[in-house]
Amino acid sequence: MLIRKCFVPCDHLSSAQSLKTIRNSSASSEKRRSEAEMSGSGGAMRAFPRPVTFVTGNAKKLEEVRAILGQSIPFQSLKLDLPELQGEPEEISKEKARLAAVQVNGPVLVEDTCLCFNALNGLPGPYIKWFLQKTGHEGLNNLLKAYEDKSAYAMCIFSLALGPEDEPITFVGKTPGKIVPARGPTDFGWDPIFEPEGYEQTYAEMPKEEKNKISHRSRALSLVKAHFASAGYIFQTDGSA
Ligand SMILES: O=c1[nH]c(=O)c2ncn([C@@H]3O[C@H](COP(=O)(O)OP(=O)(O)OP(=O)(O)O)[C@@H](O)[C@H]3O)c2[nH]1
Ligand SMILES: [Mg+2]
Repeated sequence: MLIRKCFVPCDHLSSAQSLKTIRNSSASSEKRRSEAEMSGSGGAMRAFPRPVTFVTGNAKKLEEVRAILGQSIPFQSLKLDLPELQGEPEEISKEKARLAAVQVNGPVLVEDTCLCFNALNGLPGPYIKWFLQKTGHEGLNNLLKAYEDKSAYAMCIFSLALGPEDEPITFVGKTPGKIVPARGPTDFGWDPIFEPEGYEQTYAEMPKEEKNKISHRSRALSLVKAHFASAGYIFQTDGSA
């Protein structure tokens, strides 16, 4: 399959608006620190003729989002390979939501995942997809060979655009951990080389339900759920969503 790459220079991305930011850095008991935040325009109650569309080209993401959300938010999914943008993670995610909202012409949810090495000031970050494809698990470990600090964090940013004209709202979830030589099944990205803090297993070695309890994705989605619960959006569904 041809991988669509479209690099948009950072200055083509709209600059961040100074919007309300809510941080939810709930340090949990077992050293499983997470940091999550939500920023964007507040949601006045709105009604939509169809459910929100989660746009992704990644089947494993969709699987996890389905498992984590259950029936809590009515959504439909659309497999679209959106351009891989360049810039700061939150801006990339917002721009992706804008592009998706134009294509769908309705409310969309998109997601961007970063794997950030502390020794490299957050890189590969949003470029993890290309690093993984080009260097594999071993190459990613090698990137940290020169450093004692193997700590990293997985970060997931959901952006919700209620329509093509709406400023996207972002929801950020982080899970701290460290980079280790690959262990466990290799069916999802960099899961085999990420060992979350407080665990002796990599994401890949954990039962899916365990990963979904503590993952960057579930932490971001808990903010998405809280937003939907408080915003009171009304989505018409035909029951198939
Ligand atoms: O081991 C993993 N555990 C995860 O929990 C996870 N979530 C995403 N990824 C990978 O990290 C890159 C992100 O790039 P990404 O956010 O642009 O995703 P994508 O292009 O695959 O899908 P999308 O952009 O169409 O939604 C891609 O290589 C994804 O496969 C993960 N790997
Ligand atoms: Mg992508």
